[in-house]
Amino acid sequence: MSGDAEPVVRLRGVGKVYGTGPSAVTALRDLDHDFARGSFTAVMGRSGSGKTTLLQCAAGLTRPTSGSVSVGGADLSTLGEAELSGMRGLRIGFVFQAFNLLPALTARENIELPLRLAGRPPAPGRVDELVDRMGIAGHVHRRPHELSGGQQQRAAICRALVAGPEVVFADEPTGNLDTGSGREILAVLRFVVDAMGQTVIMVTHDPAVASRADRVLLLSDGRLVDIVESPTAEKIVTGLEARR
Ligand SMILES: Nc1ncnc2c1ncn2[C@@H]1O[C@H](COP(=O)(O)OP(=O)(O)OP(=O)(O)O)[C@@H](O)[C@H]1O
Repeated sequence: MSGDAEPVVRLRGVGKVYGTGPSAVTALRDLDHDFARGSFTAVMGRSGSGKTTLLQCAAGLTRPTSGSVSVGGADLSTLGEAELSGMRGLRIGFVFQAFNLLPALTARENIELPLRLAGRPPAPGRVDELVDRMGIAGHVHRRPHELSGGQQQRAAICRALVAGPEVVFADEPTGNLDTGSGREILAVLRFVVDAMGQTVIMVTHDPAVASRADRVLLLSDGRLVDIVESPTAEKIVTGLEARR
């Protein structure tokens, strides 16, 4: 990883306040960070520390109140709603705790959906190669309810990757899985970074899950208070406890 390469996601002075007046809540305060291409970052912090807000601002789902966010060199504040929505469809991939696959579609149709919605039919072989690499090639003709949680999440990861995005955001991707399936999904995300060169930014509550990332950002009260490099669960717990 080269230190001076252009970051995939750049946050500068990002602040977010929900509401106005006495009921206003400051969720993020003056946050700066560069997410390097091909890196795997976990975001941790106690409940209410701003993790989801950070993810949503970085992914263009919510506009920050102050500061700037750029993804793949594009300053999101300069984009209109339609451009932002197009960017989220193709240049940003999402993986959710609850998988969020459409129940009426097969796994393959779910995976192809972002491209079809954008009017870009999937390149021949692209989906086959992806589902093969993600280990669900034999299951893609099934609907989500006919798949295990781990298989559904693999399909969701394929859907996030199908358009070749700049970055994949994952919000508690193992939160609905048992420990074994969760471990497998983390191995898949590591593969996505190490073998496919993708960038993954993941929110989690679990130090064991976060320890699979290259680094962990610790948030407290909307501030980025520490970065744990080459994390172990122990180092993360120590960092979190130091901030209580
Ligand atoms: N839409 C909203 N309107 C008002 N306040 C909000 C909104 N979304 C979040 N907040 C507040 O902003 C702060 C940060 O919330 P956020 O969801 O980003 O934290 P989090 O670290 O992801 O929490 P958790 O771990 O519980 O999911 C909290 O005080 C929360 O109550």
